[in-house]
Amino acid sequence: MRFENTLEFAKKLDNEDKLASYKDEFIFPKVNGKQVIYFTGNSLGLQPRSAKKYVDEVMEDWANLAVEGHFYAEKPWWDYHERFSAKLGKVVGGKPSEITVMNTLTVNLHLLMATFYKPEGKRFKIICEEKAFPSDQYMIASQVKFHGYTEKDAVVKIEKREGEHFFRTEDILAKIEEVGEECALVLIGGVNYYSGQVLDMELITKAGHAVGAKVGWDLAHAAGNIELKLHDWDVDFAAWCSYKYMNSGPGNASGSFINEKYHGKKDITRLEGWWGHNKERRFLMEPEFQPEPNAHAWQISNAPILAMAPYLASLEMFDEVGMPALIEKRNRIVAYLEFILQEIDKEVDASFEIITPSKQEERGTQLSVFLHGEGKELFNYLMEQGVITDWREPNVIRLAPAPFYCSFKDMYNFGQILKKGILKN
Ligand SMILES: Cc1ncc(COP(=O)(O)O)c(C=O)c1O
Ligand SMILES: Nc1ccccc1C(=O)C[C@H](N)C(=O)O
Repeated sequence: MRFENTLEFAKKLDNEDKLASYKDEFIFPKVNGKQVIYFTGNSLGLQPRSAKKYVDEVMEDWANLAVEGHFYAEKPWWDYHERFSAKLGKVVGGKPSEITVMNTLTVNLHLLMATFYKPEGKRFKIICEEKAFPSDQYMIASQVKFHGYTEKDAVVKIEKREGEHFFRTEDILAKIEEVGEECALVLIGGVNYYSGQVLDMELITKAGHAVGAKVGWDLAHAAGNIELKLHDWDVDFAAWCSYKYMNSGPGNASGSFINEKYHGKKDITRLEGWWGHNKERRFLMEPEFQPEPNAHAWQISNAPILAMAPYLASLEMFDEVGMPALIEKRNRIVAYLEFILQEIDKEVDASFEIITPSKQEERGTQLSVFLHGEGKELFNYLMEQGVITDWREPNVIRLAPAPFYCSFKDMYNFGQILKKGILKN
């Protein structure tokens, strides 16, 4: 489709957008009395209007039922976490039995590594990407040290080529092959937080398995953003936070995927607690742990119901709309944003460099823009004008038009504000 950089054209695209009405289902902050243009759904998604109702429901149950709420609330708390599995399974391509919601992202990855990172003899290395999100870097370094290795010996980082902005699949595969039988685990971000690049998770998972390693994915920037088929790709484990594209609220609970081939296996070890115990017998207070026959075996503590409530509210919306419709809109709105950036660049000669892959299958909702000539002043100007983006050193703004609540008109208006901001300097 040929795009136009006009308000009429943007409105036409909004009229054709089947998801347009969902914008009203979210609460927008305001700047100068006007709803912001929100590009940071890749950091913290907006609040769904329904979230408060779900939280209020728990508050009411707590007030009226107190301890009895565990079993007699309308949505009882003792198995509240199970409500997520089937619906989240559709979002990430896992069987319901492979999905559980618990803790937070870095914590879950640590817990999953307790199961899946078992260094032994020659096989002790973890392959990850260079400049991973800092929490992942700290986490992986601390894991190898925990097992008595040094970061230098045990962490292998896949590098981008000189002057390039994203990883080449062939380089990732070559590194896995090179590390070979020394590789215990491959653990990478499925969508890179900085560039927005989507990795070929199926191929990389296969390559990891071919050298005898386990393969896990940090899906912080992937869940609710791109199509995932964790089960079909035979991924061993994955975890994601829910506060980005999944709009569950700040610091909220993380989802985890654990491949069914590890369920109910005697030779699997994990860090355990009573919420992972056979649910029918959980309250019999028996001395010996009997794991749930599914991913819930990895649960440890009783679930934080108040935190989970807004996640459930948001998940219901994902279920109503479905990932295919979100992805269809995402592709169109990201392409339109890319077009607007290119048009403005031409008009004002700004030299933006989009450091996100241009191929649709290699990117999701995020476009990262390297501002060669411009800098922090432009970012600040955008914020003052109600365009919420984020800044990543040294000179990158990230723009993620979440398909649930961003409109084509937002993209057009953003272009006009951007142009003014550049001409002002
Ligand atoms: C790729 C990635 N990993 C880990 C994190 C940290 O997650 P948390 O603070 O929820 O553990 C984030 C975002 O904060 C992220 O983008
Ligand atoms: N959880 C946060 C708390 C405070 C500030 C940012 C975050 C983010 O999520 C950042 C995000 N992971 C990123 O890709 O930059």
